[in-house]
Amino acid sequence: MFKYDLVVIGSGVGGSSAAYQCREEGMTVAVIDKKPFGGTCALRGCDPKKVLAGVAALMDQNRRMKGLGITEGSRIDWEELMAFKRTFTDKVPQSRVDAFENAGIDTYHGKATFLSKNEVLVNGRKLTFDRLLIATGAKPAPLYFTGEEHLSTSEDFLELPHLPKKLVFVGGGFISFECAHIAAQAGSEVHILQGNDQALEHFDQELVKFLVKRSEELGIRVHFNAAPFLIEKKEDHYEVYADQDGENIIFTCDQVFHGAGRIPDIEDLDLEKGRVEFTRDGIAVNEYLQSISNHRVYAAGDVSATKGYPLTPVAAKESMVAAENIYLGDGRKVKYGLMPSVVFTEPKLAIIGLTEESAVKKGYDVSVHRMETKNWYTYRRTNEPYAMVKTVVNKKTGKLLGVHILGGNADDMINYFALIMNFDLPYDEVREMIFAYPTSASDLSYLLK
Ligand SMILES: Cc1cc2nc3c(=O)[nH]c(=O)nc-3n(C[C@H](O)[C@H](O)[C@H](O)COP(=O)(O)OP(=O)(O)OC[C@H]3O[C@@H](n4cnc5c(N)ncnc54)[C@H](O)[C@@H]3O)c2cc1C
Ligand SMILES: NC(=O)c1ccc[n+]([C@@H]2O[C@H](COP(=O)([O-])OP(=O)(O)OC[C@H]3O[C@@H](n4cnc5c(N)ncnc54)[C@H](O)[C@@H]3O)[C@@H](O)[C@H]2O)c1
Repeated sequence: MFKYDLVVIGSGVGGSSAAYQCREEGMTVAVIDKKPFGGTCALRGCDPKKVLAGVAALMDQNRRMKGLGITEGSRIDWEELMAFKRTFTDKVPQSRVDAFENAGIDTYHGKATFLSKNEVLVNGRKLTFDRLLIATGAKPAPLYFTGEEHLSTSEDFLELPHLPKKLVFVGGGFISFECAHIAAQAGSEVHILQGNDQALEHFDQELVKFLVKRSEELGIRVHFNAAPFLIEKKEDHYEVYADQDGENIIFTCDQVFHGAGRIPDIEDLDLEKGRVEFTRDGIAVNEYLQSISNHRVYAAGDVSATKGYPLTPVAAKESMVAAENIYLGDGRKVKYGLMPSVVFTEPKLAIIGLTEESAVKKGYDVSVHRMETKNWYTYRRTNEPYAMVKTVVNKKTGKLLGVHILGGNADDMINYFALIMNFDLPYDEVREMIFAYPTSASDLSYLLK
């Protein structure tokens, strides 16, 4: 009989923090994962992606500076880059297992399924629990067209031993844009098929248009209103058939990738047996991240149906709050605040808070400050063809409702705004601060209008 105070399903950021915290509080803990330990971010998402995107950004900068002090061209050596990426990922699974075991946490490698309200099965072994945390993350959404089994995933992209010459991405969101920029900088021909007329729909659409323009200049073809309905595997290539505004278009390519959204990974869990309710957004939880139907069960990260975005820092935060509620008893709610997010293309695209459209929909009277920054010193120095900042301001209070940034340093800049907005810092005082110069932060006083 294997009995634990807490069983955690999923060893990503959503599961790990809670496992350690509860163990530190003296609970007996087990962590189960069906894939190598470490989760999406460390093994198949953010971290390996940023290694590749970082090199792609360097290539872009190098090319932009040609004739401005850089003479020699350079190129991406895919095999070498992959070997570098593996120095970040290869050791993760064993080091995570070792760290859990050293902390006194049992690990089980296998698929977990519920047997009852307080039992799960893994590798034929029954584990009984007092509390259980579901942190099983997300997986590519089914697309329901013929030949979808031929779609490769972002995980496959980040493992490609050789870069195909011609790639097609289905969907025009985070995954497709980030991977497309990496592949294009490495010399591939890339097509993105976006089902409707809006790519990266949660971002400011004017900035998205500039990003699409830049993507096209880099050789990425973005096809709008193009919905694939068939993928055929031929001897040495794939054919992707799509409907674009009522016309059939065909793409011949070496590999087709899924970038059309991810859904909570709950299918394997047999949730009915655990009396755990769920919706298409994931495990149905209350404000304490506790299942609404089984009080022993909690959920955190991409799999939980909360207002938290499916992003790493959000999963980490939910995991910590779930842990406190598990060992202290219910009582803590997640303070999400405003969650920034970034598309790691070049230029990068960042958002925090509301777009103009969503602010108006919510009934705010807004003024929008639109600053084309490409001629500012910061961006001229790096010869950026597109750089822009838009701020959406509540006319009544003068407070920022949203900030949108396109530029090589958008990832860092958006975090300054996250601090200013989440802590409601007084703009006058921020404007008067002395920032080190010349740095991106020193532009803040001009952006906080
Ligand atoms: C390509 C890509 C790039 C990304 N880039 C970024 C980024 O730059 N910044 C950012 O903030 N976010 C990024 N994300 C999102 C981020 O990776 C996720 O939000 C985060 O990893 C979610 O963590 P999690 O712990 O909820 O789930 P995961 O890390 O996915 O962990 C879930 C684990 O549960 C396991 N599991 C599932 N079902 C079972 C079962 N039945 N039994 C046992 N184990 C099971 C899985 O194997 C998995 O290891 C990216 C995602 C992808 C796919
Ligand atoms: N930098 C980051 O933070 C980062 C990077 C990658 C992934 N992620 C996370 O992973 C999640 C999933 O990423 P994603 O890029 O797969 O999804 P996404 O939701 O960002 O984009 C999916 C896109 O595919 C389109 N689409 C859906 N079905 C389609 C179809 N059949 N044909 C053509 N287009 C279709 C949608 O309209 C949408 O534009 C993101 O929501 C994000 O949370 C984050």
